[in-house]
Amino acid sequence: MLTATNVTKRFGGLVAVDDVDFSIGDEEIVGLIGPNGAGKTTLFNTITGVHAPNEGSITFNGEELVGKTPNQVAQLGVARTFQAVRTFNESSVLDNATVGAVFGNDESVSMNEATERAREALAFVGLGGREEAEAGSLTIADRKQLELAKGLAADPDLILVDEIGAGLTPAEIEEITQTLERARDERGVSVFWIEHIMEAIMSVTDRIIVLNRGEKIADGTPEEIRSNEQVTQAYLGEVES
Ligand SMILES: Nc1ncnc2c1ncn2[C@@H]1O[C@H](COP(=O)(O)OP(=O)(O)OP(=O)(O)O)[C@@H](O)[C@H]1O
Repeated sequence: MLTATNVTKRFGGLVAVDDVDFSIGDEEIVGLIGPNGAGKTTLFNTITGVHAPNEGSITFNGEELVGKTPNQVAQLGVARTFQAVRTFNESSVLDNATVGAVFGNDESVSMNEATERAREALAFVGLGGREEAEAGSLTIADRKQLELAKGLAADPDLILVDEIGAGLTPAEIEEITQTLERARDERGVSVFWIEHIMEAIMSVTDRIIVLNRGEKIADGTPEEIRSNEQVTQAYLGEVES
């Protein structure tokens, strides 16, 4: 579904993403981990058209994403949630989710259809019945579910999820994890998930990719990653520095 080949992104002299190759298959949940500053968010930005990579190619269902705008990438079926929750707090829950449905679909989607998709996505994440509430009145955990609903309302093939577990209780993280798992199982969505909370990511991913200082240092099952010495060293280095 998504194939990245030799992707490099530099900021001046800093190589934030260094010659990275990876792929994400249909209906796969793939984790993206690595110490602070490893290049994870930058890699998401190269996929979603925020930054053009200096080198490399990223194809999605056979189409080249490099050179496309964030809007075009979204319309091809790649949704995204952000580390900092980006809900419009004074708008209703339904309006927030509808924005996702409109932004992520081609222009032929009518307002009525977008609203219907938004309602359906809200019900899917457990926010059915809260459509008219102000988004700002929701708990942080519910606002994160709303972020997922916004993404899912676009009916994507792939959703990129950036540190959705931060600031949540273990029970809330478990609920978010279940939403992601159900998105894969019931909607056929692939998930590419940046997360620092290891327990969450180890419990649900099919595969984990590890970045360190821009380079991919491992790509394997949670068990393989857990016992990978290079990965342990990268995290120990972070603790020491
Ligand atoms: N727009 C930018 N301009 C210059 N440098 C940047 C820019 N964005 C990121 N960087 C640098 O690129 C490197 C990788 O940053 P990035 O945010 O991708 O890491 P990360 O793995 O997502 O980190 P974290 O886990 O802390 O969010 C860092 O050294 C960062 O300072």
